[in-house]
Amino acid sequence: MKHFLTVNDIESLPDWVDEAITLKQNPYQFEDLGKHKTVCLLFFNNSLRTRLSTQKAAMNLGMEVMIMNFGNEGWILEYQDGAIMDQGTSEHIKEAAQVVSQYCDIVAIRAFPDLKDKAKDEAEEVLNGFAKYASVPVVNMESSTGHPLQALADAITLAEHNKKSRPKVVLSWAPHPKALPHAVANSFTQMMKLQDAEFIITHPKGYELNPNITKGCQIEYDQDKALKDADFVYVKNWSNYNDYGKVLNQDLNWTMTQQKLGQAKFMHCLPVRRNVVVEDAVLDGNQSLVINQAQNRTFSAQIVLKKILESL
Ligand SMILES: NCCC[C@H](NC(=O)CCC(=O)O)C(=O)O
Ligand SMILES: NC(=O)OP(=O)(O)O
Repeated sequence: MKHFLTVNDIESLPDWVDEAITLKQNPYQFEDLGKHKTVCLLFFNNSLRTRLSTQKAAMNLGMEVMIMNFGNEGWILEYQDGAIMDQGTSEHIKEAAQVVSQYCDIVAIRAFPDLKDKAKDEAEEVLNGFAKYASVPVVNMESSTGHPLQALADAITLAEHNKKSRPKVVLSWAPHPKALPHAVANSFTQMMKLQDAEFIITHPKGYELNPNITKGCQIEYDQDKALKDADFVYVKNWSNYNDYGKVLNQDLNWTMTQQKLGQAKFMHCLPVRRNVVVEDAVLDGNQSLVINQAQNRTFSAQIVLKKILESL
């Protein structure tokens, strides 16, 4: 595997999930695989789980880890080909990506969208810029449009907690005070399309995700109907996709409550706004899988790094 950029780079979801669950029993089984290999984690945005779980995954494989917070430490990069760099950008992605490649064997990138210009965000200039110009494999640690490491951790969590041959899984939009990316919802949807499950997306009218991603998925605007007899409820806010990046709805009737959840298991990628996205009773109750999801971030990253190391 050259790069891990999207859910489509998961060669076999069931095999990778099985392998991750096995690895979890014995995380140091491949501690020699990463000897004298270095992963460089570049953050253009904040992180708690992705930063620590990817570092932990690399350490479990015996790798060295270098971390840089580009947002406030690195030079401001230029991505445009042929740019006359007489403004605010100090270094072109062409040099930056090649230079980073001199110091590591794998580079992992976190780069959120600006949520102002859809075409620019969908071009994924940071992630794709590194993929184009780096001479080492690139891993997506949440880009403008996708968070495949999260989706793989979610698939592991579903497999560990599912008791049915065809569970009902609902992706339910929730209110949020800030404009948030579509990445988590996109990758979760792409991952669910690879599962044998009844998958339903529920959100207010007008909050449709990218139709290329939800193509073939069932969309139900009535949240109560969507939630009926659900086995797993994945809650996530995203900003408006049609009126791109706008917060047009903060209706707290969409907040997940214990009553609405019923008997279902609750999932969220974290960080989560308590009593806006979901009420305390759900997060503090025993149907919540959010900490299990966070734990599985280590094993999703470990599977991805292992696959890449084996292909070097
Ligand atoms: N990596 C997991 C989620 C990251 C981001 N959430 C956030 O920015 C929440 C920030 C806040 O609640 O202030 C998102 O939705 O894509
Ligand atoms: N779920 C997740 O990616 O969390 P962080 O943004 O804290 O890394």
